[in-house]
Order: sequence, then C-alpha cells, then structure tokens
Amino acid sequence: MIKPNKKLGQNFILSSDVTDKIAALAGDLSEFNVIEVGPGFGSLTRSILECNPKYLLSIEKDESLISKHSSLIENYDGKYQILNADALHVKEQELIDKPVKVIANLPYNVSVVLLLKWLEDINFFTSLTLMFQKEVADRIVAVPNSKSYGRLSILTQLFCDVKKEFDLKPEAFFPKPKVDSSIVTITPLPAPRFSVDICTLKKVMNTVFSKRRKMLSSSLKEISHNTDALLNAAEIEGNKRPEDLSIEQFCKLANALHIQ
Ligand SMILES: C[S@@+](CC[C@H](N)C(=O)[O-])C[C@H]1O[C@@H](n2cnc3c(N)ncnc32)[C@H](O)[C@@H]1O
Repeated sequence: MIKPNKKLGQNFILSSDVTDKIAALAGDLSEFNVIEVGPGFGSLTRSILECNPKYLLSIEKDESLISKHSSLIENYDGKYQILNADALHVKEQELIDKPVKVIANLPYNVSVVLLLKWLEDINFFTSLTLMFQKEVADRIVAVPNSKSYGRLSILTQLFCDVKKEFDLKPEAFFPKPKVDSSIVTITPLPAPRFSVDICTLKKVMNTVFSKRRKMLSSSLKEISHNTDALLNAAEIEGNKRPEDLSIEQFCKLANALHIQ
C-alpha cells in the first residue's frame, strides 16, 4: 500500500506514456550524464534509462523509496545509481561530470528554490526538462506585460531559452494535486543575454516587483537617491510599471544603479 508523503511533494505520474514523452523531450541522451531529482517509485527513471543515457544519477530524499530501485540498478548495471539526499543541498558538480542534462518531475514545494540554485551555475547543465506546477511554469516563460511576468521570468530568461511543452491535469498523478502541471524545457545560453551585475539586478527586481502596481519613479526611491538620473541613464520613462520593462531594460536599470 502506497502512502504518499505530502510534505515531500509526492505526486506520482501514473502513465508510462507520459513519462516516455517527458524523457523524449530531453533529446538524445547517449552522450550525456543525466540527473533526476525525486525519482519516487522510478516511473520517469525507467523512461530515462530506456533512452540509453551514458549514466543516470537519481537523487531522492525519501529513504523509504530507495530500495524500490534495486532491480533497476541491477538491470542497468553501472549505468544507474540512486543517492539518498536532499537535492537542495547536493553539489551536482561534485557528483557527476559534464555534459549533464536534468530531467525531473519536481517536488512542487521546492521547485523554485531548486531552479534558482541551478541558475547560479547554469552552464554546468546542457538542458533541464522539468515538471512544475502550471502557475510556476507560466512565471518562468512569461513575457513583459503579462500578469505572470516577474523575477523568475527575468532571471531564467536572462540565462536560458525557455519553452513550455505541455500541460497535465491533476488526473495524471496519484494522488491528484490541487493544481495543473506543466513541463518546461530550459536550455542555458552560452552567456547571459545582457551583461549585468546579478546582485544589483536582484535588488532592482525585488524593489520594484514588491510594489508591482507602483510607477518606477516612486518605487525606485527606496534604492536610489536620484531616480530621475537613474531612469534617464537607463532611458526608461518614470511612469512605467515593472511588468512593462523588458529584460534588457531591467539590466540597463541595474547597470545604471550600479554606477550611481
Ligand atoms: C512529484 S514526485 C515525483 C516522483 C516520480 N518522479 C514521478 O514522476 O512519479 C517528487 C519526488 O521528489 C522527492 N523529493 C521531495 N523533496 C526532495 C528533495 N528536497 N530532494 C530530493 N528529492 C525530493 C519526493 O520524495 C518524490 O519522490
């Protein structure tokens, strides 16, 4: 009898058609080491292994699920290992060699924190094929002037191409989550789209998005003693709101603040 652990975001995919489709989205795996976060009972794991990766390492926090993988480890002798660890705290760079692809049906409670962690050294990865709750996926792929556009869209798209692949209804999982889910492909760029100091960019985004409805001329006062000069230097009108700005404009604003 399976007793899913809600705290660990355990919603297992029911159909192998779905897991096969997710694994296939990651493209040819034969030259790649693959990391899977949260293999659960191994449904997506099996689909990934059937795509013949060079090596697969799964990272699972729930100790009680580790033994469920013994036959897969035996059948894919030397090609598959499972690590009982918290994916938030592992250093992938110490566990596996490049080139690396990540494929995962992420535990939703930690999915954003995991993505932010991977973004810190994004060029370690060739691609990430990830399942998020739909609302988070929408934020990742959002464009300016939309309600989902914000910090996560800007940070991810500064470093990566992003593509929403398909949505899944709660019925695709056991137990049924309360929300829809979406698969996103994230492909790191060789270099960030625009040159910017990331700390300053984060400071600007945190300031203006925490007052989303306010005009920039007002919200930027919190971090700049001369908002007119700042906005002029970035060639942005003060009556704009944060969701009006492109990623390039955010970077211009951060660069102008950095030298102010
Ligand atoms: C959404 S389920 C996916 C299970 C399986 N891959 C599937 O698609 O059916 C998330 C999995 O992540 C595991 N998990 C939760 N938090 C984790 C963490 N911090 N590090 C590693 N695994 C975690 C859960 O125990 C669970 O097996």
